[in-house]
This record gives sequence, structure tokens and C-alpha cells, in this order.
Amino acid sequence: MSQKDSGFFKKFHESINQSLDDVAKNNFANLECDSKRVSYLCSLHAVKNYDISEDLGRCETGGDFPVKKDFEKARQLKDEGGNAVQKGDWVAALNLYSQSIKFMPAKETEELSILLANRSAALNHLEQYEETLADIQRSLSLGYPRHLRYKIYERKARTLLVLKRNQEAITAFQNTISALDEASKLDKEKRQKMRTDAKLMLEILNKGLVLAGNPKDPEPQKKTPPKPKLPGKHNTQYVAASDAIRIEQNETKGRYAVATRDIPVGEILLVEKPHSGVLLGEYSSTHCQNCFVKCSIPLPCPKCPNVIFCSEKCLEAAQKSYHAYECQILPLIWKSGCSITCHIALRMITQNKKEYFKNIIKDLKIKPDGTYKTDDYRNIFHLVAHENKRPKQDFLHRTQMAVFLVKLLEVSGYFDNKPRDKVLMDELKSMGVDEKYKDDVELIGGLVLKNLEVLQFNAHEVFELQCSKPKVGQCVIKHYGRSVFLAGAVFPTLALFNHSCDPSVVRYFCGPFIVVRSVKNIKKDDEVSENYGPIFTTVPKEKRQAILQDQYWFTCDCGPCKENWPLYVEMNENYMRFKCDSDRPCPNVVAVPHDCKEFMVQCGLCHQYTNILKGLKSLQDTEMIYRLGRASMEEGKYGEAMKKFVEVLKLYDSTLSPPYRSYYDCVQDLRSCMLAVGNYSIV
Ligand SMILES: C[S@@+](CC[C@H](N)C(=O)[O-])C[C@H]1O[C@@H](n2cnc3c(N)ncnc32)[C@H](O)[C@@H]1O
Repeated sequence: MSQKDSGFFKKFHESINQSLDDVAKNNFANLECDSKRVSYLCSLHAVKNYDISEDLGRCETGGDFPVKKDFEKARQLKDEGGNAVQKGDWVAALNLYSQSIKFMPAKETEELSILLANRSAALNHLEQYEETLADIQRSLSLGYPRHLRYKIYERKARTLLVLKRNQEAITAFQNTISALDEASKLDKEKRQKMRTDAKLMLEILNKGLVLAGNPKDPEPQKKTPPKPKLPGKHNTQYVAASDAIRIEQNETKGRYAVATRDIPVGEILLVEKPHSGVLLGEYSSTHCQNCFVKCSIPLPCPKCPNVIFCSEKCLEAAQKSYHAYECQILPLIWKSGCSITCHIALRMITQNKKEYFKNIIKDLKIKPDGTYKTDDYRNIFHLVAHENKRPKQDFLHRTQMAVFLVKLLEVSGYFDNKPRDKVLMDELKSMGVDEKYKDDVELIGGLVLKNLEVLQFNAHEVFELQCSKPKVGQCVIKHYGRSVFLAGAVFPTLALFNHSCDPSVVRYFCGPFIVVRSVKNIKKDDEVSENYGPIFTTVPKEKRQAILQDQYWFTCDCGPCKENWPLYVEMNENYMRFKCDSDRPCPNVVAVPHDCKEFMVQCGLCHQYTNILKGLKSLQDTEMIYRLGRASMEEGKYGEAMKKFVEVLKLYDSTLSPPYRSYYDCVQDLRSCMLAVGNYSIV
């Protein structure tokens, strides 16, 4: 989630570094809190005299600036959409109408209503029926011209017929007949024919309904996947987690998750929405700004052409909070080349009003001990930030980022609690913030800096699987999909899970939720660990340790690191790793060659005997069950495949001790099936 080399932030950073003399650096190094660090840097001449507007002119990337809708462009795209319709290319038409809608100024309500009606025709041809109905509704609510309404009522009626929603179709046909009275430009004959057809349909539908005993219409199909469910009870303190998890803490590891009972492989342990999450700029035209789901039928922001939303719900949620302030400054953020982490740090502020932070600031010193909620900023504030280990140079670098973000907040109108309609170029002639916002710089600037520190260790990547288009008549095969990094986010409960190079969970995304699921059988009181990047099967120990030290500032002493486990390719396939089966608990592994003739083998540690034959018997079906799982997976039947893999891992765990290849083959396949259940898009 690093900062880009292109963009003007890097130049600002270098320029400020060069201008700071030893006295200023020393003064800065002696500061002891985040608010003072930001206020100090903001007060320096080098910052005040830094002109962003100059850099902005030279930046090519990152959308328009200043931000504006473009009526001419929208009209041109609409005409191109019309040409695509003439050629029968409905996919192109859909895309062009969506583009046109994005650029059409919100005040052009009639134009927008026509575009939505046109798009509904494309959707109807492409058999996207729920979406057709949604666009017709939007078009009507924007005042689609009365003399044309018969067209979209009739489209609505026929779409409802396909969906077998006959009661609603009757109303839509009745509306068609009434609307035909106002179809002043339709020639008489056509009007008469449409009226007759609609009346005939009404007759047929009414008779059919009477014969069927007036059944209720089926429910509209839901567009968004349902929220994944935790099995059993929720954790009473950490509400996003299940009661199979508790959080413990110690000196070296800080907080970490532990199993309150034996957890079988495949169990969902946590379902959480981000506290804050930000979509990467490059996906702003294809994915919902609010929930990161790919949207083929985008809804634009009424004010800017930079972002899209998947639904009215997401659009409203964004407009009521962060997007009101970010609308005008988004291209500035993108053009700056600052990292996604910077943007999340800003979002953690813009999603709440200034008053919210003013009210909680005095509580922030104490760690809250009540219910741990995802949307409570106080929990974010107390995530690990390693202030005591942080070098002064690092503070300086992050404070420069904070200064830039505070400037963006100023020009967005955040400090005035009033979103601005446009950013004034004059205000960008200095990176300094107006004196009248001195208190805001101290309060909010301090929090922005704290956010940047917290995010360094606690942010997660949000990804989706990108899958190839299936052949006609086949379903999408998702396990060959490529995981693509779409967004960055912070999940406050998941952020309490520590790392292992041999993790016990997998995470994937379902709509806006992150889902964490066991990928191993976890024993009661064992740690439930996730993975921060390097996995022992593919990355050598020294490299893993270096990555974790560099990025997360800890020395990993997980099982594979402590015992120097081999990489997958180095695993010795000549031996089977039997668990010592003595009647007293013994942690030893009894390595037995595949061609062993004995059936009782002595443990080198406890000297008791393990019955190999019994173990082999329990394993005899694993290969067959695993093959059945693989076959289901190849057919895209992921639920069935998962059941088989879970069965295999249970059998393995009852007898053998990892690491060995067949165990990790199965874990890897199970993992792929779980990811296939999550968000995906077809490319
Ligand atoms: C996302 S946080 C995990 C929760 C954290 N332990 C806490 O107290 O809030 C990441 C930080 O946890 C610590 N950590 C994570 N995994 C660890 C491990 N295996 N051993 C020691 N510390 C670990 C490191 O300090 C790391 O920077």
C-alpha cells in the first residue's frame, strides 16, 4: 500500500526535507505528541510557502481537476449509445449510456431520465431484468417525459412478466394504457395497436390469476449477497467475532485471538465491515466507491464524474458522510500519488463530523473496556501503533503526509462543517492552513497522524477474484481466478489477530464484509492466527522474518519459524509424520518410512509405541475423498468440494502431524474453494 513515485506528494516531501535545518529537525524531534508534531510542521515557512497549484498543473494522472460534470461529453456519449443500439450492440450501448449518465449534470433531470430509460432498454435486451426495473423506476422518479411514458410502462410490464410477477405486471399494463392517452407524438394506428395488445394481456393475466387462486408475486431477487452468518453465538464483547474466539494479551505479542473451544476446519469465526475503507483510484469507474463491489449498472455521484455506486443505499451512505467532503478533493488525492493508507487515514476523519471527534477526544486517553464495536473510533485509536519504537525520521515523514491531508480537509470544507462545491485554486497556493483553523489542525491533524501510524500495522488489502468468462453453457470456474487488490481497509476486530507463517484462518470478502474462516482444526486454547503476507510453504524463513520485522516490527516465532519447517518443495515425501499415540500426551512426531514393515513403532521421546497399522487404516480413504473433492472443485461445486476437504483434514489431523505435502495440498484447495465463495468479477 505504498506511496507512488509519480504525483506531487513525493516532491513536497523532498522539498520539506531539504528545507529543514538542524534546529527545526531538533525541535521536531523533541515534540512528544501527534497534535504538536502536525501544528509545528504546519507553522514552518517552507510548508506555508509550498505551492501545490503549480504541481497540480503539471500532473497528468488522476481525473479532472477542478472536478466537473460535462454536458457536451454526456450528450456525445448518449449519441454513441444510440448508434450502438442501431447496430444491435447492446453491451456497448449499456456501457455508453452508463458513461453518459456519469457525466450528465444532475440539474439536467430530463436528460438523465431519458438516459436511464435508454439504459433500461439495453438491460432488458441483455436479460438483466431486476436492473431494468430499477432503471425504469429511477427514470420515472426523475420525471421521464409524459408523452413517452407508455414505452417504459410497457417495458416494465413485459419485464415483470418474465420475472413471473404477474400482479405487478397487471398494474404496469394498466399504466401503459393510461399513458397511451398522453402519447401525443405516437401515430394513431400504433397507439391503437399498443392499447389493444395491453388490454389483451390484461385479460389473459386476470383470467390466469383467478384460475390460480390469486397467488402472491414472487419476491424481487436480491442484488447484494446476504450477510454471511456466524454459526452459534456472537462473542458478547467482540461482536464481529463468534464466541469460539477470545482475545488475550501478553507483553511480547500484545493482543491476540485464542480458541475458546475446539474449532473444526471450515467454521466462520468473524464477519466484519470495515471501520473505514478506500477504493483504489484505478477502480473508481468500475467498482462501488462505498462497498467495493463491481457494478455493471453504475449510479454516479450527482456532483462529480469521479466515482460510481452500486445502489441508492451506497450512494446515500457515502453522500451523507465522507463523499460530501471528498467529492471535490478526490482527484487531488489521486494526483498527489499518496498511498492508499493516506487516503484511509483521511477517510477515518471525513466519515464522521468534527463534533464527533471533539466529543470523544477526552476519552481517547483511556482504552475503552465495554463492547468492542467496529464503528467506534476509540477502538481504532488504541490499535497498535508502536509509538515507542518509532524513529523520529519516521514521525517526520508521516507528519508531512498528515500536513497534506489536513490541507485537503481545509479545502474540502470539513473544518467549517460545510462541504464545498468547488476547491479554490488560490487556496492551493500554500500548503499552510489558515490561522483560523489552528485548533482544528491541532485536534484533527493529531488524529490524522495517529491514523497513519495505526494503519501501518493494522490495514488490510481488500481483494476480489477476477475470473475468465465461462464458455457457453458452463458455469464460472472461480478457483483459477486471480486475486486483485481493489481497496485498503481497517477491520478493528480482525486487527487484533496476530500473525503466523502457518495461519489457521483464511479471509475473503462477501459484499462489504470480510469473512474469516478456519482452514485447520484448531484446538481449545490454541492461538487463532492469520497471515500478514509471507507463508512458510513458499517463502524461506530468513525472508519471512525480514519482511515481518520490516513491515510489522516483530520477530516471528511461530511453529514453522521456531522449528525451521521446510518449504513445500523441500518437504520429505519418504516419511509419514505420525503423531505419537502414547496414552500420555506427547508432542513428538514419529517419522515412519512409507515402506516400513513394522506395525508398532517406538517414540524417541516418551519411548511408548504407536500403532502404525491403526493410523494407516484411518487414512485409507483420504486419497479417494480428496479426489472426489477435487472433482467437485473442477465442476465449480465449491460447497461440496469443501465438505470433502474438511473430511480429509479431519482424518489427517487424527493421525499425522504437519508439515507434509498432502496436508498442504488439501489446505490450499480448501482455501481456493473458500475464496471462490467470496466476491468475484468476470473479466
Ligand atoms: C495487527 S496487529 C495485531 C494485534 C496486536 N497484537 C495488538 O495488540 O493489537 C499487528 C502487531 O501485532 C504484533 N504481532 C503480530 N503477530 C505477532 C507475532 N506472531 N508475534 C509477536 N507479535 C506479533 C506486532 O506488534 C504487530 O505489529
